Amino acid sequence: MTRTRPPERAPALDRPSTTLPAPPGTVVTVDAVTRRFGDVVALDDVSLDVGSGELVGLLGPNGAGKSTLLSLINGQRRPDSGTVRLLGGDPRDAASRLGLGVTPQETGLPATLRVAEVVDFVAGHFPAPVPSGDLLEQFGLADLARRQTGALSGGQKRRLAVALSLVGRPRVLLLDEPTTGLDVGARQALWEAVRGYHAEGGTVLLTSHYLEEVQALAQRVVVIDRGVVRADAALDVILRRVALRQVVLTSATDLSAWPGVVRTAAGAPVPAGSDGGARQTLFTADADALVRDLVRADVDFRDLEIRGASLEEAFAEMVEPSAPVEGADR
Ligand SMILES: Nc1ncnc2c1ncn2[C@@H]1O[C@H](COP(=O)(O)OP(=O)(O)OP(=O)(O)O)[C@@H](O)[C@H]1O
Repeated sequence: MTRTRPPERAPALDRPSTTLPAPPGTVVTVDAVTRRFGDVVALDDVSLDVGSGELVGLLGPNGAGKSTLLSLINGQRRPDSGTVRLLGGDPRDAASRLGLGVTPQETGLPATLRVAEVVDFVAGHFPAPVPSGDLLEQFGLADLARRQTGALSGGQKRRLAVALSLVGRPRVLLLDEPTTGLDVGARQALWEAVRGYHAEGGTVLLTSHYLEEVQALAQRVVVIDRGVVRADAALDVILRRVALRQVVLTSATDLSAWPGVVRTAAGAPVPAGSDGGARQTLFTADADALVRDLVRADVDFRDLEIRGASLEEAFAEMVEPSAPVEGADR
């Protein structure tokens, strides 16, 4: 099982998780949770703590278990085994959810209610809501306050859905693919809103298919795949840990199996170019050593470039079937 903790705490790999009290400052605790849907194991013995003020990106391919995890944290579903705590309580108690803001993947807005009416309706459930005018202004929806939500564009609906998650001044925000379908400008505006919320001390757990979104926002990245936490680390640690560099060069020699080359970009044999050379992208943990080695071996190459790996490449490495599970390694 993978037991992971917020960054400020020491790893706790070897302690039985069921006996661990939630560390101080923890706002979300997921402890040894398994959740099945029939034969599908959506989450398999997952443990994860989120500390107050963290901004955590949850990454994983389709069907990895991300939404299921959020649905357990927001009290929509119960785990089959294990426990989930939200702000020190059971997420299925309404009192625990008073400090929670949620933007689900799909939002069913009441089509005949006006934008401001929906905001007021949701605000009515919280003791000290953000004034609706301020919220609509912040999300660029002020001009649409009187429009029925059924007449909003997809992007406007998405903005409203995220705005609604903030109306109750939550301590914890769960965002399930918050910017799907948004254009670049709207996405940037939403990122600003999330950053602003976080800068004021809010805790965010967000899933995203946009790796650049996680890279832009998250301080900590949890990679989940087939119901298992594959890695959990600070963003820069994830990037450094995978630490694959791309050595891009043109050579007539197929270097895909050269010592130190983890894989090539396409993972396919190198086609020969008309001049006998082919452009090759070689992934390696140590670009300097690889290049030195090629020079020593008198391999003929030209147009050398060395690039860092993106989060996307790091992610692909981590969810490969043979990838080791890396927990609590921050
Ligand atoms: N209500 C359900 N009934 C049956 N199977 C379900 C249900 N909800 C989720 N699953 C299954 O559980 C697994 C995890 O699904 P989940 O929606 O949590 O993945 P995800 O990581 O959020 O995927 P995506 O990125 O595509 O949204 C998938 O195999 C999914 O088909």
